[in-house]
Amino acid sequence: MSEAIVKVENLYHRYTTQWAVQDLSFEIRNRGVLGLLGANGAGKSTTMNIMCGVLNQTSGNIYINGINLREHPIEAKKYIGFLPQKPPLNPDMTVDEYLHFCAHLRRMDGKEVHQAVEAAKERCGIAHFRKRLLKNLSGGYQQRVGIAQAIIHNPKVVVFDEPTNGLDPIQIVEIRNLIKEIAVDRAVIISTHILPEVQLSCENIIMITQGKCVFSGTIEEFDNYIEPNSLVITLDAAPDVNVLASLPSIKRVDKLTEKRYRLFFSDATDIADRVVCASVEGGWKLTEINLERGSLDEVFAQLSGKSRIGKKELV
Ligand SMILES: Nc1ncnc2c1ncn2[C@@H]1O[C@H](COP(=O)(O)OP(=O)(O)OP(=O)(O)O)[C@@H](O)[C@H]1O
Repeated sequence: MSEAIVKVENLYHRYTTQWAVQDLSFEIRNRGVLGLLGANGAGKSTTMNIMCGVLNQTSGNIYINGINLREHPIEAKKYIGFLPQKPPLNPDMTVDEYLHFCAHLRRMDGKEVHQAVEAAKERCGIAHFRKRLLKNLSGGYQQRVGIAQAIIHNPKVVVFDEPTNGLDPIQIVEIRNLIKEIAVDRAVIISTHILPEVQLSCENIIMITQGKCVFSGTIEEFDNYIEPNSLVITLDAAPDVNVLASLPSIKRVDKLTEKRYRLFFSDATDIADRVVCASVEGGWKLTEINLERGSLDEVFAQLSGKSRIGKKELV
């Protein structure tokens, strides 16, 4: 497995008396999108600000490309780009002026700046607005400029704090697609409190609640975290329960009523079709079939320590 580009080790942060982050540890590998998921106040921005060297942690270590961020901040920050929750845009600068300014802040070599600005503008679809004042751009395009400044120095990892917050639905889709493109050849971490956002954008998730990690894994693992996938069926001429239990990939059958069953399965591929076919062949007179699975909402509610949201019925 490749080396972690970011390593967060036993991170703690306290604001005066309140702990915002407690014993957080995770690693980010070379490419793809990692979602940092949590409710408002969970500690996402604090974690991201520390990871990007904007805030000093109370204790714990952050390594960027193997470099200890606190001990060697200038060296470590070369490898990381950051778009904070409130994009640091100067409204009275043009796109070109602002990106040149950011490139110089990143201490880029003067000879490289022009090409870097052109490449970032091209990548973020803002080249045609190069002379436009930032205050005259729409929210979606301002966000693109914020993303351009975050990638201007070609960092290995880019951190976006709630990147689609406050955008309209079309802008959200555009920014989401842009982030996915950026993640093709680098690691990206986004924070969000919106569950569908992680489903649509991320391959891996870390969920934090009150500053503590409560889940770390792939989106599929997250989606299936609470319950195995299941299917509820009603059969007017039901066979013996053992017949249902012997269907391929069925792990367990719960008899709900005389005619209603919940089938727990290990392989979701064509499961509804397979059960329908078995019913037709067996003459079981299927009158209801509902595919069920643990939704992200359920996982979120349970892991957040809130009451469970009702099971979501699909199909
Ligand atoms: N500068 C600060 N001083 C004191 N407390 C703070 C400060 N910044 C954040 N906090 C508190 O620390 C906790 C974590 O805040 P943080 O902003 O990291 O959460 P978040 O998950 O990013 O939330 P949101 O989605 O609302 O931005 C919250 O309880 C917040 O009120």
